[in-house]
Amino acid sequence: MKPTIQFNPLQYPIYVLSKPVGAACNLRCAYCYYLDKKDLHAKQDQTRMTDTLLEKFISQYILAQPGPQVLFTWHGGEPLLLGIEYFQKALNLQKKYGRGRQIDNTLQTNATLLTDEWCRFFKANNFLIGVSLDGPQHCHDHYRKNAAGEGSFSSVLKGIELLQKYDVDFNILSVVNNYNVQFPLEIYRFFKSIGAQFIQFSPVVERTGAFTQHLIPPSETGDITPWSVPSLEYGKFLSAIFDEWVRKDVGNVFVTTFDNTLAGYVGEENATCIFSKTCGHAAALDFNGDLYSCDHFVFPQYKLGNINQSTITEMMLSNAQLQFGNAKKEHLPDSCLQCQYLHLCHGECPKNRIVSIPGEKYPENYLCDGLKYYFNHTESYMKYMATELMHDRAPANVMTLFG
Ligand SMILES: C[S@@+](CC[C@H](N)C(=O)[O-])C[C@H]1O[C@@H](n2cnc3c(N)ncnc32)[C@H](O)[C@@H]1O
Ligand code: SF4
Ligand code: SF4
Ligand code: SF4
Repeated sequence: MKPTIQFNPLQYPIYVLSKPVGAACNLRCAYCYYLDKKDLHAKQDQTRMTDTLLEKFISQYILAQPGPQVLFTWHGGEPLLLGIEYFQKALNLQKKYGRGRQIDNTLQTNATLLTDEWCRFFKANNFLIGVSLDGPQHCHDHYRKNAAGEGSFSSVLKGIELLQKYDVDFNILSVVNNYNVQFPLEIYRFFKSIGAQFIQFSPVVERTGAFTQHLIPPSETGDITPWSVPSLEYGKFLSAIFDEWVRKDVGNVFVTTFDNTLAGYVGEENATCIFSKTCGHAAALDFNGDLYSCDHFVFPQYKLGNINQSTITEMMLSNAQLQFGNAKKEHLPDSCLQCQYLHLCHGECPKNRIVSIPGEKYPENYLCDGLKYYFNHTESYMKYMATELMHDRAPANVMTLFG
């Protein structure tokens, strides 16, 4: 009998996205899935992880790692609101509890608050910075505004220039929504023009409940927000960028989705959760010590516990988290089980499985039409690159096909 593949947390490092600033932010991006989360703590107006809790988190997190490497990811809300001293404190604690392990830090930011001082600090401490940027000005400012309704584009670009001035490593995280999805090549060429080499696209798929403006978990019924990306358009967006990338940029520009698809063709375990068979090894830690199954499942019913009462290891190895991780594989609708791209897609992210079909036990993925379009569009070139890789040759050889 073929063994079934189950999520085994011991195969992965335990990974926690930490949000010591909670949902606090200087911007008000219309599509943000995290701003809502301030209402989980309606009675608290200060959302900042205390020094005691920070120490508890850092010591527990280092202890939870099975190997010698530890990756801290600082997220939010906007983590730069905490100030440099806060992160200096975190680095001191990492040294105190690290006991010779290799500790790396990444930080995800809207980049509007970057200064010379921040960049010197990041360079000196080898941080990798994720910058949120949705394209050129008209794309970015469409949804990424401050509370006064002003776009954030020019301050983000100043932030990127500072990162470059101090030679800080950065990548781009770009949300794909109903507006910027119309401009794939303009966006891709813009990213290249500012020297971005590592680009991740993140599609917006969110719903609000019938009686609330708040975002709801996939298990509930609600209306798709107007800023969510239409499924097929998302597939066309990725495909248009792929067409330029495969002709000109393989080996120079790295687009996470393309890397993931290629990994699927060569049979590698996917590094990105959304395209792997199971998930559940990346949890989210709120400022008050509450740990949730995933950053996109910060809802009361997905709370695993609190680091004041249980350890990160206990919570990540709990039945609740194992079931969460395995559900990605066990709750696939028939359409996925019969799909020729299952080995590349694995039903994508459970957060997006929200389309109920009469007679189907499990809902289908909202992005499915777009994903199928993209997998079909890229198939022949991906197979060519996979063959090159399997013969120890460079996938970039694919560009010779175009003369
Ligand atoms: C919640 S933010 C926190 C970090 C920081 N404030 C920033 O904007 O980079 C993390 C990432 O999620 C992205 N994001 C926000 N809302 C999203 C949504 N509804 N769907 C997909 N990505 C989203 C943001 O653009 C950002 O890249
Ligand atoms: S900057 Fe980040 S946390 Fe703030 S509103 Fe925008 S996406 Fe959300
Ligand atoms: S629910 Fe989605 S984002 Fe969360 S861990 Fe699973 S695949 Fe990743
Ligand atoms: S492309 Fe669609 S049907 Fe195929 S595995 Fe992905 S979500 Fe399922």
